[in-house]
Amino acid sequence: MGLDRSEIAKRAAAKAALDLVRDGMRLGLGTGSTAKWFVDLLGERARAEGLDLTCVATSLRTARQAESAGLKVVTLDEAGWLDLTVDGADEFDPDLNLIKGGGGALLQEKIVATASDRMVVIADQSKQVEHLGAFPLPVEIVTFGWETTKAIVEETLEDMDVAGTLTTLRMDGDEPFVTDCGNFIIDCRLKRIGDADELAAQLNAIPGVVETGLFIDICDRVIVGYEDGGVEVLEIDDEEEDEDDFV
Ligand SMILES: O=C(CO)[C@H](O)[C@H](O)COP(=O)(O)O
Repeated sequence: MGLDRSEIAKRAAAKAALDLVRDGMRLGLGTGSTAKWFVDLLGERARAEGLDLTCVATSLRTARQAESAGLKVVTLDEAGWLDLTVDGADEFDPDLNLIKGGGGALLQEKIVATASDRMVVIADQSKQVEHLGAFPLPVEIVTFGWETTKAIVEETLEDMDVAGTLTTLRMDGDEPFVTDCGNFIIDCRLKRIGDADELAAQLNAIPGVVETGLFIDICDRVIVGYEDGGVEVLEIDDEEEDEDDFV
């Protein structure tokens, strides 16, 4: 059976990201349906070309998938620092700021992306937005006192005039969804996010909040996949950026 159109777009973006991989690299592997394509294609290429790659996964799910694809998976502490992380996103704006965490892996995704020379996002066109905020913002919180933390998050959103309709605890069937790090996630339906930096700072300052799904100034490049199999590469013009860093 052929791929549906959105899978064609995701696969196209993942395949284009593969061109950035070189023998000997230490790679961060994202989580989600688009990152899954990258891991599969990476495994195939590593096998075909006998590449020596060291991978750090952003979730248990991805670690299992990468191992089944024959890739060497180590912990971030074993790898130390990464050359490149390739991950998906729920939204990206013209400044390549992101909302991530729809798949529940935002904390490890942010740690891994931050420990990388480069973070490249692969996404289909539906993730491209003018302003972040249509996708509910995931906020990872510790389980202790979670209802109190959720209430303070809601107050903070009200104070910043970004509160939308609902803030909900993410569920997994009848139970709260628990992240790989043992935390809960609340999904915040917001009005349009104006100052993403300030919002992230205010939320991160709340005791009990571990991390938000706002990825500000972390992503270096977005590869957008289209349903006809084409791709577009988006980058921020940055004179400080060394053009030779990317191939
Ligand atoms: O942030 C993520 C997981 O925590 C994913 O990258 C994001 O949800 C996009 O997933 P998909 O590629 O399935 O649309």
